[in-house]
Amino acid sequence: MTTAPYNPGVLLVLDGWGHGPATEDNAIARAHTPVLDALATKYPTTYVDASGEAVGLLPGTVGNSEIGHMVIGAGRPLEYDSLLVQRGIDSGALREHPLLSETLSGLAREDRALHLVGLASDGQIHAHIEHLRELLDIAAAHQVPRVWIHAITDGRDVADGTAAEYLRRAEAIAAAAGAGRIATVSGRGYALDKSGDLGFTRPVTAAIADGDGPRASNAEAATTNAPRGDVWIEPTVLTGEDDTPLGAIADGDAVLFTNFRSDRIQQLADHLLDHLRSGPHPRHVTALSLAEYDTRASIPALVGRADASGGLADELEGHGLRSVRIAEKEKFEHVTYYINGRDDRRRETEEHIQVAGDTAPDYTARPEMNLGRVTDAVVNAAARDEVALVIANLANIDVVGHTGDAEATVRATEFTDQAVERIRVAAEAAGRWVLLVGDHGNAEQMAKAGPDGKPRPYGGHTTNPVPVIVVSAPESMLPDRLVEPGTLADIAPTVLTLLGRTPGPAMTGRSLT
Ligand SMILES: O=C(O)[C@H](O)COP(=O)(O)O
Ligand SMILES: [Mn+2]
Ligand SMILES: [Mn+2]
Repeated sequence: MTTAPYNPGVLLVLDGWGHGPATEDNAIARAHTPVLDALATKYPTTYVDASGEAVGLLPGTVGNSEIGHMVIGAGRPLEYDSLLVQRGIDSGALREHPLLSETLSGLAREDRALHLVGLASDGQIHAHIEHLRELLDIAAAHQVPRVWIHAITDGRDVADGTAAEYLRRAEAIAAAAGAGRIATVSGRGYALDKSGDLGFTRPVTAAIADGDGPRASNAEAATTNAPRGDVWIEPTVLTGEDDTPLGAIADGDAVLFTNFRSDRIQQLADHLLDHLRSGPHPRHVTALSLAEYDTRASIPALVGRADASGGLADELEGHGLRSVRIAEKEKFEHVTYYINGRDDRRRETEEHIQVAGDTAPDYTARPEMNLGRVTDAVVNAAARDEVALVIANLANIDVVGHTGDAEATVRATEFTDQAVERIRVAAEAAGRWVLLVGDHGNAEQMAKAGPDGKPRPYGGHTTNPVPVIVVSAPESMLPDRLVEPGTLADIAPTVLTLLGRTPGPAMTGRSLT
C-alpha cells in the first residue's frame, strides 16, 4: 500500500502534568523548567479538560492514566468503568443482576460466605468505598449468612494516614446494611502490586484465603503498626471474640472483587484464585468482579466496558502509518493497550518499545527513573523517516508525584524538562512537530487538607486541566491560537490533522489546530 505524504510527528504524554495555581504545593510551578516555559510562550498552548464528564468519568472525579490514555487515543469521551458501575447501582441493574442474585441466593441456601476484596477509599481511581454499601445491601437482601470484607488500604489516591478513617466508614456501612465484617486489612503496596513481584501478593493471599499472618483484634489496630504509611500496612488478619482468625475462605464460598479498575488488582485476583484452586488446601469458590478484568482467570464481571474502537490506532493502521510506542514499564500499557482502546491486537503498523523499570523502586531517591533510556528511544525513533508518529509517555511527574514527596517531584519535573529539550531538538532535526499533553493532573497539587483541616502530603490526581503545546509544526499548519475550550478527546483529531489526515469518523473530538 503506498502511503500518501504525511507530516511526521511526536505525541508526547507527560504523565501527571496538570495545570493549577502556582501555590507552594505546586511542584510543577516550583520546578525550574526553562524548556517547557519557553515552549508555552513561543508555541500555541492551551489547557484542556482531563477529568470528570469531559473524559467519561462521574462529575468532579479526578482523571487517571487509564481513561486519560483511552480518551487521548479514542478521540471521544468514553464511559469509564467507574461511571458504568455507578449507573448499574443507580438504575437498580446491579441489584437485579441474575448472576449476582443466583450466587448470593446459593450462599444463603448452602450456608456459605461472601468475600468482598477491594480498595477501601473514595479515591475513585481503582474503587469507591460507596460501592460497598450497595453490595452489602444486596447481600443482606439475599440473607447471605456471612459477608467478610477484605479491605485494602490506600494512601496513594487519597491522603496518607486516612486508612483508619476509611475502615471506620466501611464498618459503619456494614452496620447500616446489617451485613459485612472486616476480616483482613492489607496495604495496597502488597495487595495492588502490578510489577509481578509475588513477594508482595503472597502474604495477602495467605491472609484472605487462610487467615494466616499477623493478627489484630480490630481494624483500627491493624492500621496503627504502619511505619511506612497506609500503602504498606502489612496484610493483617483480624480475630474474633475467641481470638480465632476471621474470614478464611471455605469450599463453596464466593469471592467478589470490588475494584472497578483491573490493572492493579488482577495480580492478586489471579494469585488468590490459583491458590484456592490448586494450593495445598484446594477449595472451590465462585469468583465475580464488579467490572471487567484483564486476568488470566476468566472472572465473570457484573458490569461491562464501553466500546473504544475507531481511535488513533485504527486510523493509523487504516492509513498505513507506522507508529512507535515508547515508555518505561510503569506506563508501557498506557501507550499501547490503553491508548489503543484496551485492545491488545498487535498491528503491523506498530512497534512497541518498553524500557525496563526499577525493581523494588524508591522513586524519591531516583526521581529520574529511567528517563534517560526512554528519551534515547524517542530520539532514535524520531530519526527514522518511515515512522509517521512516535507516541511516548514520560512517567516521572506522575509516578514520583504519587510518593507525595514534593521535593522529589520538583526534581522529577526538572528531569522531564531536560528530556523534552532533547526530544524537541531531535524532532526539529527530523522535521517533526511535537504535541505535548498531560493525561491528568497530579504534581501541581502535592498537599491536601486532612479531616482535621491540616495540610497533608497528597500524591493523588487532580481535576485540573492539562497543558497542550504544539511545537515546531510546519508554520503553515499552526494557527496563532489553539481552539478552546478543549478536552483530551480533541488530541487524536489534532494529531491526525497535524499528520495531514482527517479525524476518524468515530471521533467526536475536534482538532485544536
Ligand atoms: O495505580 C496507580 O498508580 C494510581 O492509583 C493511579 O495512577 P494512574 O492512574 O496514573 O496509573
Ligand atoms: Mn497518568
Ligand atoms: Mn497516577
